[in-house]
Amino acid sequence: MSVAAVIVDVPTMQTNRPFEYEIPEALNDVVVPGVRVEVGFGRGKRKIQGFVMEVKDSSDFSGKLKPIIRVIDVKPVLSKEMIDLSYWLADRTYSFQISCLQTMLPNVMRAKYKQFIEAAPGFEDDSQVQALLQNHLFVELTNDTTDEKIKEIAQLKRQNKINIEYVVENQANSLTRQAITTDLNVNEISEKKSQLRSNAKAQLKLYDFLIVHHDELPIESSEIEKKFNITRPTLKTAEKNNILKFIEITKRRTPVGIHPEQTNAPVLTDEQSQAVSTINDSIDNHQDKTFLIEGVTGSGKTEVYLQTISRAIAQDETALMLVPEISLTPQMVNRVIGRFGNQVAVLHSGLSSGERYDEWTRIEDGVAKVVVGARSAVFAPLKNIGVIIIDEEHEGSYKQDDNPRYHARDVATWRAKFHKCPLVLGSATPSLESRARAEKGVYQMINMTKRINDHPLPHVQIVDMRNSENSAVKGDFSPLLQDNLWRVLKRKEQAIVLLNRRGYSSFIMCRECGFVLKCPNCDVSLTYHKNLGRMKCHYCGHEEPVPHVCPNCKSKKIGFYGTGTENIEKQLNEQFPDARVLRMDVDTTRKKGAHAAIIEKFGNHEADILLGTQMIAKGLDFPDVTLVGVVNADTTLSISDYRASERTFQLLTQVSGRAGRADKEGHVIIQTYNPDHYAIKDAAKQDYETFFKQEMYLRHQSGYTPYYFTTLISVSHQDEGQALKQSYWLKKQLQSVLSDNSVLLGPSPTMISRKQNKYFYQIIVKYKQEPNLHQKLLEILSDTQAETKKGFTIAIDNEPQHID
Ligand SMILES: Nc1ncnc2c1ncn2[C@@H]1O[C@H](COP(=O)(O)OP(=O)(O)OP(=O)(O)O)[C@@H](O)[C@H]1O
Ligand SMILES: [Zn+2]
Ligand SMILES: [Zn+2]
Repeated sequence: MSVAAVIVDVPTMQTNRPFEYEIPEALNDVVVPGVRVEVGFGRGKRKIQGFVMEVKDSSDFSGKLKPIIRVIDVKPVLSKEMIDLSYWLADRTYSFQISCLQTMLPNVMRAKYKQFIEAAPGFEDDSQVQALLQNHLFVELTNDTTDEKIKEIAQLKRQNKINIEYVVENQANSLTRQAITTDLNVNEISEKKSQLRSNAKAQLKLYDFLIVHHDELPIESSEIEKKFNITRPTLKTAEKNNILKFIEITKRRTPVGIHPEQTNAPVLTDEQSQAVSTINDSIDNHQDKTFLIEGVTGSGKTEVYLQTISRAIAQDETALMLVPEISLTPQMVNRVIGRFGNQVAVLHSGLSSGERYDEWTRIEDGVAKVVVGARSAVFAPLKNIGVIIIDEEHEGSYKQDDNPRYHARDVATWRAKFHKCPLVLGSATPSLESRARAEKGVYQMINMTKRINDHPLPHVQIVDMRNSENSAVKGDFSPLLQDNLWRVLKRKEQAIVLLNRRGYSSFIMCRECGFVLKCPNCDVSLTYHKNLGRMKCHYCGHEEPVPHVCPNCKSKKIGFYGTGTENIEKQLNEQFPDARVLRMDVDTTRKKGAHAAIIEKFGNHEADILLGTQMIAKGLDFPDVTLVGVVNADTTLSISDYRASERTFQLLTQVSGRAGRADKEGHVIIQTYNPDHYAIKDAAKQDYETFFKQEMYLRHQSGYTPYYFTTLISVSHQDEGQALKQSYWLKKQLQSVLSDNSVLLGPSPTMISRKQNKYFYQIIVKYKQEPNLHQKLLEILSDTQAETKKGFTIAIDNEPQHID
């Protein structure tokens, strides 16, 4: 008897292990690791889904095993690699195994969907396939499909004679579209055309269209109408005259809006070719090394990525490239597609679940060899990976905020080891963790110190907003920034204006002296808690009243700080009435494709000034941008997080790097109330190394990453007293295993301590080496998730990206 070990879809601690089921004889070859099955669970008749993790010959269990009720997939949806990875992931992130398995699959497989079987191209006339489909284009796989039939389907799938389409139920009808085609060849159409009357303009146009596009038929009717301006009646007339016919076609849903031109590899600069050859050596020798490319803005890192991807493809391997957020980096996606065309699959949150599924299948079937995508693309079902790349590796968005709280960099490291391939991390402003690892030799450093064609780095000026000349102006632009905007407009060049929104309005600053209220214990800024009307520290829980005079200079100009993008847009319109301004923030980018549209417009010179939040800071490459203005550099500096300086440095360096990337010189103006802060001064010099040394020193002093590991544990309950009580219980539990070298902070209420009617408290553990901590946390998780303690949720976050 064969036995399947199944992880069932019940996310609780008690079910967080494989359960054994008997595999019915008829399903012997079909139930393999990686397929999903339906099984009975518990007493009663409850049926649930589960993943087969392992198939064994016998069971250690002495009782009678329940049989598998039904197999959901006729082909594994997860590979052996993914199953292995899920064990590691669950352990690393303190998550349920089932959550990890599900995270690896496209959404559509979690929603309510239907499965259709169709003939694979070229197998339409195969006798077995015909027997299965019985003259239908599709057959649906349902609950009633017999085990025998499933076995047959699984076999055909293994032979690649059929394809399986997952269709979300309400999208099922989008699977077929109407198209036109013709039985005539080009000569016959020309012949018919010569018989037309010369005033049959529309028909003449249509015949010409059919001749020119003959190779591309069938073409969707809607496309013909939209793109070529040929109307439906025109098509109908031609149908009556037997020139063309309408048919139904199945349509692969390709992501819209991406039609880049084909590009060829340029001649590399010395630094680029050095980098490429170092990495390619590792690809050739199948080494799982991690490289950190520290390359100044505009040094041509992208080209390095592209050429290493080329190498992997040339060796018949695949490549995985992660970018922070696809919608923000349309230029990057275009460059990859421009080089590798159809071999590229793009995975991002903007895709409909059907589109996402299509891309996923193209990868799974081996048609797509290069995957570009945001965080979750790190689970792309690529086989035989030759290189993995993480661009802008310092970005916080690589860490998932919800369970499983994984960092794409860690998953990528795991996969690189599995595939024995190099992992390339790139940034102009590496995260401190990564740069520190390079220091220790864990990562191999690759430096790119020059911009392409020796273009100089931009000239940066810091404007001290405390200065009377600047504080006297009515709006938010200093005289220097105003003058420079005028100059850019006169020269018909372009400017980028950044309004730093992060942390905006939650902290208090003195407009006279730049003073920011900080925690006496933790050296992070205090945050305003609206419901309490008090200032609070997120780390240790210290609180104090909101000050009305500046403790530093006694000025009354202390208060909440911040202006909105809309307000700045208004000021720009008033002061520069002839300038065309594009605004990019959460409000203007709600619609799908809005980011790309704004960026394209700016690239086409349909605007002079691009005003925006953090969104505009990274990756953009426009040759005519000669000025970058930062309205308020201080807001990130004041977020109550030990990464505040790092984030500020990164943001300012990245946004400055948008200026002067081509032949025209770049100029940057940074307005700040903290002109002497090292993060701002170093960013102005685009000097990562100096910043790194200073910041490392401070992290060492205060005991933070990368000198210490950090684990954040949050507890929530509907009753505040219960939440607090539980946090103290948790603290005691942790104290019992921690050595004196570790630090325990909290419990303290989180920023919005009451979300969805629950109270949240958090505890932070900072440690260097705690061999018993991991096990203890697993125990705590198991205890708190037990039935008796219902109502509590506890979340454990390894190396949190931000603490709020
Ligand atoms: N070898 C080359 N020859 C000519 N132009 C190049 C070469 N390599 C890159 N470029 C061009 O130089 C510009 C900057 O390159 P790229 O955008 O790759 O820089 P980057 O290092 O990724 O910068 P950032 O970190 O600021 O995004 C691009 O317009 C790119 O097309
Ligand atoms: Zn504190
Ligand atoms: Zn002051």
